[in-house]
Amino acid sequence: MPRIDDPTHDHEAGALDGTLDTTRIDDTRIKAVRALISPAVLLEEMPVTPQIEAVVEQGRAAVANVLHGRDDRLVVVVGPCSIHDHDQALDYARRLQATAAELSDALIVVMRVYFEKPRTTVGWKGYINDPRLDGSFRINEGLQRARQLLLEINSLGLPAGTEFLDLLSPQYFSDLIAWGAIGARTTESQSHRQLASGLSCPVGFKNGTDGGVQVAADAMVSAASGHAFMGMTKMGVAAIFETRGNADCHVILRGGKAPNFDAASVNAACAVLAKAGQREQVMIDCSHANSAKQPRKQMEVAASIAERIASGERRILGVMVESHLREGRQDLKPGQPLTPGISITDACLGWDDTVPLLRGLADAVRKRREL
Ligand SMILES: O=C[C@H](O)[C@H](O)COP(=O)(O)O
Ligand SMILES: C=C(OP(=O)(O)O)C(=O)O
Repeated sequence: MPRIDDPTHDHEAGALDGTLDTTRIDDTRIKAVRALISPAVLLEEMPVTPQIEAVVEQGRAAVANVLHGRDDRLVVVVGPCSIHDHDQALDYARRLQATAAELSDALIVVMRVYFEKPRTTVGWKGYINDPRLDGSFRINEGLQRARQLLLEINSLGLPAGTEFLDLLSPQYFSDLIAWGAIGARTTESQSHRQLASGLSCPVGFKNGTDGGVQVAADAMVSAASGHAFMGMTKMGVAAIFETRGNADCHVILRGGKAPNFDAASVNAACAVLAKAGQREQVMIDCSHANSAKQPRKQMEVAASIAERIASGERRILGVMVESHLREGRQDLKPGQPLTPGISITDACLGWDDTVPLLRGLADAVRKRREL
């Protein structure tokens, strides 16, 4: 680490060099340290209202009721692969809220409001990390924008779901989340299992990127238990957290080397869960390796799931769909305008195809009731 008075040192705008180590042996690869807003400040500026509190609580309870066999509806987590624009996300949320209300006898609809993207190598890491999409990494602004959007989506009466990737960021918005996911790349991570053990919402663990379900079953066992670990309080202070354990967890089948949405894969996953002493139930992600990232294939996956549900299948507790205002994806290129309503991460199904997909799932649940 160059000393701070070293004329060759790269002084980033806003960098608080005084917080860096001044010896030569620590922080040798830290380029800058910038101030981070505390969760308490954000929560004071952007508080939850009693109406929003009720939406979050009811959303969490509805999903938990499905997990524990007290509700026969299907949980559907649907929405963009990632959020990159406030107004487009809200436009989507308004449409989804209307469809969710129409199908509420059969579906518990949770909007995918994903702010943090785990990348295979590198790439845009999401709306919190880089809200201006230009490499300026205004994380304080990203946290503020994320919280604002969640407040507005919940205000519509629509519960929100997200992937918990960063270990500190939940303090800024997890109060507004009705359902959470731990992604395929982090399901095996002890830190993420510990986090899930203390989250207030139900949590789905994706199978590993190789298709392995055992890691997700192990994650459920771990998250159900209490843990002690290091974290940050709402005041932004280092602390030791002791959790109670989360009994509202489940596995999400997202495919791996091959798809795993078919009946045989559900049987195999349930066998792994039973052996681990867990409830035999799964959510199925119609996207990712179950659709080979081809957005329209999600319709085939959902149709196959609907057929099985209509015939009496009860182990499929939920479905995930990646959907945006318009179909497909686009590359984020510096200086180039984006087309509104199209994903900048994975390709999504368009809204017009999403509505019949949701109606098909709702019909399947109704048919199952008639059996
Ligand atoms: O859902 C999103 C992606 O599949 C995941 O973040 C990996 O993305 P990448 O392979 O484009 O980096
Ligand atoms: C990153 C995601 O999924 P997975 O962890 O299954 O790749 C996602 O759902 O956005």
